[in-house]
Amino acid sequence: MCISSFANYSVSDIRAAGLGVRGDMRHAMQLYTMKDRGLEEKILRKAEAEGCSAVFLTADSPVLGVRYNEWRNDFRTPKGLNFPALEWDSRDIQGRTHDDGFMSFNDDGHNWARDIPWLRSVTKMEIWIKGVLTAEDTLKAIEMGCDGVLVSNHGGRQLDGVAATIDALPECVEAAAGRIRIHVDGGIRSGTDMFKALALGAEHVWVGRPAIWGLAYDGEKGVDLMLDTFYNEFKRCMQLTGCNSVKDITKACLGVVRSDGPLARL
Ligand SMILES: Cc1cc2nc3c(=O)[nH]c(=O)nc-3n(C[C@H](O)[C@H](O)[C@H](O)COP(=O)(O)O)c2cc1C
Repeated sequence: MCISSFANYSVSDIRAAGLGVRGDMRHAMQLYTMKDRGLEEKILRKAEAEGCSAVFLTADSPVLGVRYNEWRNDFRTPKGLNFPALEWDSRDIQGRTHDDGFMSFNDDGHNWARDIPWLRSVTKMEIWIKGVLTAEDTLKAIEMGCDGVLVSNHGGRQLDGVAATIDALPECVEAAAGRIRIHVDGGIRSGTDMFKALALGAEHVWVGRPAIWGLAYDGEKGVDLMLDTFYNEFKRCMQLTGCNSVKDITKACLGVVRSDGPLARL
């Protein structure tokens, strides 16, 4: 599980809840490049001390996207909720728009050559780049000595019109050539979507909104239902494509689009 800097619970509460479900659960800490390096370092040190194994540096958000829906509705996180990692209480959150709040702490001058060595100097956690969509950035992450990249477009919430992650994934996998780990998120809505992402070379698939929808539907039970649904769909997809293990899931399981028309295999 990846813990957002905007999480409403502390890293220690989230770690404790996760470990209560599965003793070997691993957590990553999502991080923005912040103006206040002292606070950024504090977040990192806390995450490491709590046993998080990786930091996911979000690289696709020097600013927030143009979010007309949030602006029109004057979206604010509901009263009573805090952002403990950022050290904001409900009053701080209510007192300004989400956009203004974001701009108040986020450094819009992202610079891998400055930020990644700095991260290395303050943490022993793995360093992953979240928000990669191209071969060039995958190569840059290798050059900078990162441990992995998360092919992500922030759930399509940043720049309208960017590639779908399932389309960007193959060029990132090809550029990586096994030299860096590749995960993917964005638009994964079923076990069959998971299967396709693995077939295209992702080592691991993450989901964002499906967990929130499960939570809205029936709390913890709703999230369990979402996970069981994805698991069953994934398993059936493996069975129906003749895969006995996850290692058998390769590009050969997918359809091939030819110039004379698509050939559906899945
Ligand atoms: C309500 C919401 C809040 C999010 N907050 C963050 C965040 O604070 N940091 C971040 O890196 N990504 C954030 N994301 C993006 C997710 O981490 C993830 O990349 C995305 O949701 C994956 O797409 P999916 O929801 O289609 O599965 C957020 C997404 C949503 C829907």
